[in-house]
Amino acid sequence: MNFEVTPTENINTEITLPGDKSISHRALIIGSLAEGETKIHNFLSSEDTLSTLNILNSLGANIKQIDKSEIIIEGKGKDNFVEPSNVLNAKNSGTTMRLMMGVLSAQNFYSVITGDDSLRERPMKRVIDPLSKMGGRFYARKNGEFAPITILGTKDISPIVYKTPVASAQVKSAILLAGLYAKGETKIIEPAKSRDHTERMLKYFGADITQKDTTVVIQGLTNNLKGREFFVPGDISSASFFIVATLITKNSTLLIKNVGINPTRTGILSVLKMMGADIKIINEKTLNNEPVGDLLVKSSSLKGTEIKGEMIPSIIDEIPILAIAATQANGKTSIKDAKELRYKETDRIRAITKELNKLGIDVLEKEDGFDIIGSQKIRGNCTCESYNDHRIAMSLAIAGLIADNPIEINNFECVNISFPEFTEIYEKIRSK
Ligand SMILES: O=C(O)C1=C[C@@H](OP(=O)(O)O)[C@@H](O)[C@H](O)C1
Ligand SMILES: C=C(OP(=O)(O)O)C(=O)O
Repeated sequence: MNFEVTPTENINTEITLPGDKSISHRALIIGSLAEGETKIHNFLSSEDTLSTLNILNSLGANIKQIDKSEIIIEGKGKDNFVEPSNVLNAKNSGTTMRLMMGVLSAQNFYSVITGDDSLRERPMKRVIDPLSKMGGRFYARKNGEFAPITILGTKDISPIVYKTPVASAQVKSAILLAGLYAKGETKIIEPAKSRDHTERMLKYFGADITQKDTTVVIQGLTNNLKGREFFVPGDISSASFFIVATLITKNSTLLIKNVGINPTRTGILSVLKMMGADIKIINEKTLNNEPVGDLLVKSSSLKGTEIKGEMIPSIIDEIPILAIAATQANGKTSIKDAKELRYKETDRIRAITKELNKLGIDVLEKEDGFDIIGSQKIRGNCTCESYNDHRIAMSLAIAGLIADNPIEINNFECVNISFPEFTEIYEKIRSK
């Protein structure tokens, strides 16, 4: 489906967003590993999270979707999964594949997991390496790198001490989930801190887990986690599209309610504030061990900045939309140390460079990022490629709000991967 976007005057409204994608995946997995009932409220029902739900049900979990955002899991405990009778399909979801590999490595059975054309080209050795050290056995394409992956799990998973070569929450979470089954203490040390939703949720469900700076330690469990009631905060990655839309349109004010503001995810707010953005967090509270707040955003005049090093993991999914903000900032914005962007649903460095160039913006591609010269006009009057990547598609739709001419974006249905309500909310903010 092609999506045509036309410019808008200003934004003045209030929105609430569907649940956070990372947290929704984890609530399904950890709720299925627990014993007893888990109720999930404000669950994100999107293609990625439904891949996790379907895989868990193929392993014998009892997950029921009551309506779009309400889930009930009759948890049977971590030792009651059954061998799946078919290949498991994570489709487009890296989180599903990598986290489930952690769980599957600790089961006494055979499983095969695959994904769509994009996921079958994304690196998996980073998960296979530590899980193999723990005793799981894996066979994967191209010398053990790519899915489909065959997993010969074991009940004799060993604890490890592991320094991850990249700051990846998916790698860390896979090891933690396997570590739940190990006899003894598993320790993970990251080069920079990645999102810590797995740690927070495991603790909330009763695991013995501690974190300090970039180190996490989990004790293998002899008993089971206990089912809980869980409210998923609104997704800050989804919020960031509308935050940037508000900042770059004139005379705009937007209130976004109940957004997850976990410090490992608020890099986007810190960077935008560094660029001069008027963003306030109000009504802060903690819900099921995750911080939540409302965001009040106003039109702002932005200035260019440099983003690199330890900042990158906390902003990794927001770099495409940050690039749109950078086109309107005064001065140059440079993104460095972000080579990981090349291993997402598409090569996001290449996609941003090519599509912004097409819109008339000067972007210089680098191996690990890009430079954008600010204060540029977005020309429009072209068809942009989404690369079937939801974050590229939605970022281009926000660019279209301030373009001189309409923009078409192809295969726009890929937004269903993380944000099926995007188009509805996009129309709502324009129409007030
Ligand atoms: O753990 C998660 O939920 C995620 C971790 C990040 O990936 P990496 O672990 O590859 O950095 C992020 O890009 C992805 O959208 C979701
Ligand atoms: C990279 C992403 O997700 P995943 O790795 O789960 O496919 C994303 O949502 O931007």
